[in-house]
Amino acid sequence: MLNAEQPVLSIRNLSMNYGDKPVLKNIDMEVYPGQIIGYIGPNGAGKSTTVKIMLGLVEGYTGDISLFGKRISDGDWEYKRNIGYVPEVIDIYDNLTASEYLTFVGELYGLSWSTANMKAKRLMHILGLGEEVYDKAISSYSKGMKQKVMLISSLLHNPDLLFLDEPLSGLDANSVMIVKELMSQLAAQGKTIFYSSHIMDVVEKISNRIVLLHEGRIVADGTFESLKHHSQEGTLEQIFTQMTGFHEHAAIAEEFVSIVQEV
Ligand SMILES: Nc1ncnc2c1ncn2[C@@H]1O[C@H](COP(=O)(O)OP(=O)(O)OP(=O)(O)O)[C@@H](O)[C@H]1O
Repeated sequence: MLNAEQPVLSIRNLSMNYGDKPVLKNIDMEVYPGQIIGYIGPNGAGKSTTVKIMLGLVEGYTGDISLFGKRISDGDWEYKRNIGYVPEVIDIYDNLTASEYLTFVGELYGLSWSTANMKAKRLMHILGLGEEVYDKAISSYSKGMKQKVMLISSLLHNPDLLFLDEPLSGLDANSVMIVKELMSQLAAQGKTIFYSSHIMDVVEKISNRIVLLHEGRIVADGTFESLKHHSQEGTLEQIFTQMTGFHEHAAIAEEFVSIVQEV
């Protein structure tokens, strides 16, 4: 178990440009064990970029990032063994079966083939994907089934820090309930979950801390209750709209419909 007083993740003065375009502007954040961070913001705000930088998938940033107390720029990738990641866009070797894919990922993380296979099979079964599916090519899976495989692959090695980018996309209502509960139980055991989602009512319910990114800057950071207090708005959706200064939804929809009707 990690020390609850040491940040699992520390971001200082993080900035990132793509070409001339600034995407992240002086982000600061410390995240502690057991926190469920709902990392939200409008499309293009820079959420995925932040996550990819922390995973070492995007370079060229300025600032300091430490995971488990070690600066990631030091080039020691050992910290990745203790991380799980579900990307926003499912990027999976779908000519493999779930059995082949999950045992491959498990072995990459240092599990033996038989342990990975046993865990994967049981986790698949629990999420409603039985043995007949386990040995079928992932290309034949529905979107939600692929999402479940991704979730399992991110957790097989029992990581302390999980990055989930829109983890509920494609899942049915029952599966969403399971994943919400799963996240709460993992956090209760000291795991840290950093996740992005556009489903505001879920973020509102399960995050114990919400970080709102707008145009590359953090514009709100706190519990849902504290954000509500500061903004005097009711739901997270309303707080989001208020803090990102967006009021034109009706006018935009009206213009869109009128263009659609021009024939
Ligand atoms: N590889 C890239 N090259 C150039 N620009 C990029 C690249 N990746 C992202 N961007 C730009 O950086 C900005 C932030 O993108 P990012 O994917 O981080 O946003 P996001 O907050 O995750 O958005 P969404 O909610 O739509 O997933 C966008 O303007 C995007 O066009």
